[in-house]
Amino acid sequence: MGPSQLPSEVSSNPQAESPRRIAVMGATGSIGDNALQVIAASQGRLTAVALSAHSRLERLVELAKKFTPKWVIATDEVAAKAYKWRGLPKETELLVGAEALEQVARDAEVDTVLAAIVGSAGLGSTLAAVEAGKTVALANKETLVAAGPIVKKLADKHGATLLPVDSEHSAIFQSLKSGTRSEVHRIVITASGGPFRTWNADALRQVTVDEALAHPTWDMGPKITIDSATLMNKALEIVEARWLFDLPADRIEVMIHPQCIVHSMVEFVDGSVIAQMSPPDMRLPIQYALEYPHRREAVAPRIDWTQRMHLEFEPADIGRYPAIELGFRAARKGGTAGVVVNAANETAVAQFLEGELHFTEIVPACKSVLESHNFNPTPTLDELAKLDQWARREVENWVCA
Ligand SMILES: NC(=O)C1=CN([C@@H]2O[C@H](COP(=O)(O)OP(=O)(O)OC[C@H]3O[C@@H](n4cnc5c(N)ncnc54)[C@H](OP(=O)(O)O)[C@@H]3O)[C@@H](O)[C@H]2O)C=CC1
Ligand SMILES: CC(=O)[C@@H](O)[C@H](O)COP(=O)(O)O
Ligand SMILES: [Mn+2]
Repeated sequence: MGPSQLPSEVSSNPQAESPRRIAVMGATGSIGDNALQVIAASQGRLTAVALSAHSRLERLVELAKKFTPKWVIATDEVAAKAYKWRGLPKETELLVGAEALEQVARDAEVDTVLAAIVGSAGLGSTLAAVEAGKTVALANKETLVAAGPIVKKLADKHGATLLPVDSEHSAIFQSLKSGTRSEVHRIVITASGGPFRTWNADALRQVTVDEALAHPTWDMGPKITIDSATLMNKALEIVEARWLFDLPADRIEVMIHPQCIVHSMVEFVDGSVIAQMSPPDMRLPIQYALEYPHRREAVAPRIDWTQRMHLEFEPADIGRYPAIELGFRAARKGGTAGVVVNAANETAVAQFLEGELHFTEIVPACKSVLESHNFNPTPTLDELAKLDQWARREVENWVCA
């Protein structure tokens, strides 16, 4: 856990009264939407200086009218060129293309980059922010899954700060403050179990896209919602935690906790377990990262202690949830395992959403591509990019045995 990356204290903006300038990468998504609510409610402490979108350009213009950022970034060049740009505030400059994300992420007028683009498309701007020594509020877990050791090394080198936004990792980050690093026995990542927690194997084979998109507790974008249903989200989160907190895989546990009130826990050497609890609402971890190290009144709801509450925890059965075993395997192996699992999963999820793959084929496809890849323990970024493309092709050509 390098001090530059997971600090116990981050200095506030040098000019105490000036707002913290946030570049919201992925502003049109679920995290983007929650983050903009947090920014709007921050009483001027936070300001959105950049907003990015890929396909939802009308929504981007609406957001620009509300937040008057210095930049809006439209990453899909074809869509951006075809779009009739009307109504952007005159103070707002339109930038087009994925490179603009990196340009803005590096800009001196940005204090914090909120990495809320989905999938490996979020890697470039996150790396640019890290290389510019910025604070990165990291929702995009795929970045750490694919390139964790490289991102961490660059963060150390350039003095960048990585602050978790993912609810479990935010909970662990907050809980870790109760002890020193050598006092940590293990971390326990909680999992909702997804919409199919109680379904049998026959029923799982018939899962439809709509059923998989109906998460019982969280309202999220489509890709992560499918990941939650397959438990691949937990696999990605195991790898994310492994690199973010620099913990070996055997110090990570997963527990199914359907109520999603305990967002994760840290067990210390003396047996004390410190948990972070709150209703399932991403505005709290987003706010914690954007306002860090301060705690502020939140827009997210609080636990209602006048109501009876029932919290359940059960061990994650690896036989029932093969994705979890895959996550541990990728966390243990490191090297190219993460990029391959991630790219395979992104492709398999896209195929499932297109009706080209069954729900029950997603995890086996990822496993098969992981097992057949040419493992490299110390890849460069270029090698990761090549393997990412290779894994995508493998899934496209994959036929369930
Ligand atoms: N949603 C949640 O509660 C949580 C999400 N996360 C993580 O946060 C990230 C974002 O998730 P979520 O907000 O749910 O996802 P959404 O699908 O809701 O939003 C994704 C965002 O990324 C943009 N985007 C999509 N493709 C590209 C691309 N190729 N290049 C640039 N931008 C692109 C979208 O633009 P557009 O919509 O304009 O096409 C949108 O702004 C994911 O990594 C997820 O795992 C982590 C914890 C919780
Ligand atoms: C809100 C959040 O952080 C998601 O990653 C969430 O954890 C998904 O829920 P499950 O993967 O536990 O179903
Ligand atoms: Mn999560």
